[in-house]
Amino acid sequence: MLRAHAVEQVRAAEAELLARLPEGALMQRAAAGLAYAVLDFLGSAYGRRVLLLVGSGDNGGDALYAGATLARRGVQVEAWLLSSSAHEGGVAALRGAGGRIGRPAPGAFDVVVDGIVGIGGRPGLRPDAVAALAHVAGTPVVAVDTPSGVDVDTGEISGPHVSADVTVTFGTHKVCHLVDPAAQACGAIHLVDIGLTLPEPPVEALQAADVAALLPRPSLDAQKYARGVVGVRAGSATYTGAALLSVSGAACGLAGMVRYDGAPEAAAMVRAAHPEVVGPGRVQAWVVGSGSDDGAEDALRRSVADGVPLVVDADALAHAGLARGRPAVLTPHAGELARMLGVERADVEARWLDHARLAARQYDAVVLLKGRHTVIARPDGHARVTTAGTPWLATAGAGDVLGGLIGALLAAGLTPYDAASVGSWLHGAAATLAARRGPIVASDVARSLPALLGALATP
Ligand SMILES: NC(=O)C1=CN([C@@H]2O[C@H](COP(=O)(O)OP(=O)(O)OC[C@H]3O[C@@H](n4cnc5c(N)ncnc54)[C@H](O)[C@@H]3O)[C@@H](O)[C@H]2O)[C@@H](O)CC1
Ligand SMILES: Nc1ncnc2c1ncn2[C@@H]1O[C@H](COP(=O)(O)OP(=O)(O)O)[C@@H](O)[C@H]1O
Ligand SMILES: [K+]
Repeated sequence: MLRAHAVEQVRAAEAELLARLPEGALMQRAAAGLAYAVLDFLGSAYGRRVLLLVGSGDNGGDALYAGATLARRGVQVEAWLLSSSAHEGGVAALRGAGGRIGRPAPGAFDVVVDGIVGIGGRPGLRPDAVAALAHVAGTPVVAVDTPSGVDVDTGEISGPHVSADVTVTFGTHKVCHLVDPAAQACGAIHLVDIGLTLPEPPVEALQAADVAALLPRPSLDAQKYARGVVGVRAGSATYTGAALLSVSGAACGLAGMVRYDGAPEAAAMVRAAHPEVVGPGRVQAWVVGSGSDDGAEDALRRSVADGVPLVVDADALAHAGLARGRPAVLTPHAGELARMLGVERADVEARWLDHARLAARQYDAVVLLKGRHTVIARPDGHARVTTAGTPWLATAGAGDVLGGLIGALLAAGLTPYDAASVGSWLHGAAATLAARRGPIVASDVARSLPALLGALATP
């Protein structure tokens, strides 16, 4: 599991470790990891030029000590101090190693190291930092701990900030490394272990091994009903495609049977494409709403009355109050969540985590907020972020496949939180797999699920 901790938790863990280590040892660990990550990025040392942008705190200290290591390897290192004070030991170390301090000399740099602020920074950048960044615009950036200017604990961005190619972070991930829009400003993330012992994190991200461990597998004496039956109430006479796509996600093989209950026109198409799908009856989970049109409310009422776990998607989200307090996964995109909460779409996109948590609390259900980094929130505030995926997945009908897939996982017995986060990871990974062959449409995602599941389920 990839864990993202809050600044306060990192500070407490750091204090505990600092008390047991010689003075400066922790910063040396961080700086060594940073220096090697920069060397990796450069590919060679001798004759390369690196500019350090240095703020007043320990983030700048990390950059300066790493700069000293790079200078000893033959890199030409210059440090531009952006505050009236800078980490004294770091400045002395860089000078001692032959680095230069002051405004940068003319000419291009191979890399800029952003040591302006880290976990101690307030969101936004001061004008001098903005001007310094403009001076080196176009040069690759390695950020120290976090891209300066982003809000570390929320992933929100409220002013100027650094956009990095690589972010080298220490001890654990922070929330801004996972949650958009800040996560987009991090580039590739490189974690350096500095030995911190940390508590449960507020945000986490499933990795392939976590998904494999949670994946339902048939027991030796498996029987189709015991594996779980998933029911789909999606599509309508107008939107037959949504029925097909939702069923294609549900028919991923993770549940023992798929039932379809919908308009006769859609049912005929479902039967033709998926002969194994049967008609209405008892289920262990319902998937409701994709392309349901004005039948969504009635479909959701009947599904709620069955008392089984639910996936509430698309048209049914307008009636999500009916599922309040039930074991359910609500699957809005930003526009749908905005309508559910009575706010603007731009508000949701500026504060993903906050809005997903708010909706989970308000609807007393798991809320899966779809986007580049999908956020899955529980009513108690715990959240997971899906980082598996590809921008090719932004294609019509992809959400219908996801709903069906989550329904199959619910029917197989996963909790709503696990079903939502495992389903979302599988959806992103299947899309990534399919996109290796070229651009994809939603049905390609469903088609590439068996190959993905085969690779995950095999020890
Ligand atoms: N906490 C830890 O576990 C560790 C921290 N280390 C480093 O220490 C950093 C945290 O250091 P600090 O607590 O000194 O804090 P920072 O260096 O992140 O920033 C705080 C300083 O920047 C100024 N500042 C705040 N917001 C600003 C803004 N928007 N623009 C310009 N200046 C601003 C403040 O006045 C303060 O002096 C971490 O990000 C990491 O790089 C590492 O050395 C190792 C371990
Ligand atoms: N830029 C992106 N990168 C990766 N995945 C994305 C991106 N944009 C959207 N997605 C994913 O694509 C899917 C789109 O679903 P949705 O918005 O419901 O579309 P539709 O209603 O057409 O099915 C979601 O799973 C979402 O997380
Ligand atoms: K930084």
